[in-house]
Amino acid sequence: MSMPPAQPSLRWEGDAIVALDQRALPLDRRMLRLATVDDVIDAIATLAVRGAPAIGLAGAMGVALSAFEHCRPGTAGTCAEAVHLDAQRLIAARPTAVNLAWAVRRALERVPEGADAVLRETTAMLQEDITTNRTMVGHAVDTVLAHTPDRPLRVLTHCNTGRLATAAVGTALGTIVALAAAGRIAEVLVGETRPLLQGARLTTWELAEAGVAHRLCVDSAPAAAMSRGLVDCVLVGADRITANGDVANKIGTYSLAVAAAHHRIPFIVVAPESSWDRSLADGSSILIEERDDDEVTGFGPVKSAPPGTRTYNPAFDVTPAQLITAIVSEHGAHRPER
Ligand SMILES: CSC[C@H]1O[C@H](OP(=O)(O)O)[C@H](O)[C@@H]1O
Repeated sequence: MSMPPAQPSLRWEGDAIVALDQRALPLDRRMLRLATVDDVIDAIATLAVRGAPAIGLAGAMGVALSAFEHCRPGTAGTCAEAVHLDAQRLIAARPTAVNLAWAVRRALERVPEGADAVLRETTAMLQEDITTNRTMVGHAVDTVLAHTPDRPLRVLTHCNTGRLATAAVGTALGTIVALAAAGRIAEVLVGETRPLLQGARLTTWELAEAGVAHRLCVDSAPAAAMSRGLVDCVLVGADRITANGDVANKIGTYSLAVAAAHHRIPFIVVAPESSWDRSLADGSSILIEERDDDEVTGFGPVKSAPPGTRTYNPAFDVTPAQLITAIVSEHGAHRPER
């Protein structure tokens, strides 16, 4: 399968990280230069850099920034402790996606060999993400085609799981782009993904860039679309997958899975092995990130609720394994025990 050339959403340049500021899309393509660990923490916490694999890569590069700052000749006694303290702050930036902790810990393993070794490890991780995503997308295309009618498909997706959320290829959205390249997409229905609008702002931007037919819908529309036969398959990503196949993903994913089960529509999760956390037996142990009220009470300068309105704003929810048709990684399709 021919895939478009990889366009990394973040890279190391000189002595800093350069990343696309996803808060500014789609209206403005603004690059950020992240030169300190605090810059990286802020970029991850504010979703300037977002998406489970992408925040993992940013966190790992943050470890490299820390190592270059703290591990110089004559600092052997303090280097490791200082970098480990920075690493814990990086991991704490967003608690739900396991990729962040996994990638930071992998970068930490190279600290004893020096800052350049840490940087080389982050470069290897970025290339691995591209390679594993391409392999995973191939498996996901096969899985979708095995569960859907033999015609161009109407696919529903949620949040953003494309090249912006990873090193360059994407997971669920990477699969959709590959299906479209094979002539197997009739239309993509994109949930806006309140409150930060990753679907409305980012997935539409990526689909337009790839020339894939799509329509945007409000988050409360998908069940109606399913009831009217407008959805052949639901494709989403994941932030953390537990040993039994429960999946933490963007808030709203669980309700899509319930509606898909009711309408007997395939619900397929596409996520790399680095999104699995087999130390957790099931999804009840996943720490769900709660975010600020002001994300819900307005968008940017526009306020939509009275000042002081309190909110319920979890960034993720957990979809039980029994609602999931398949979970696809670079190792192939995993069908959770029903
Ligand atoms: C391949 S990205 C996985 C995951 O990350 C997104 O969350 P966020 O935009 O808050 O970083 C969303 O849950 C995606 O499905």
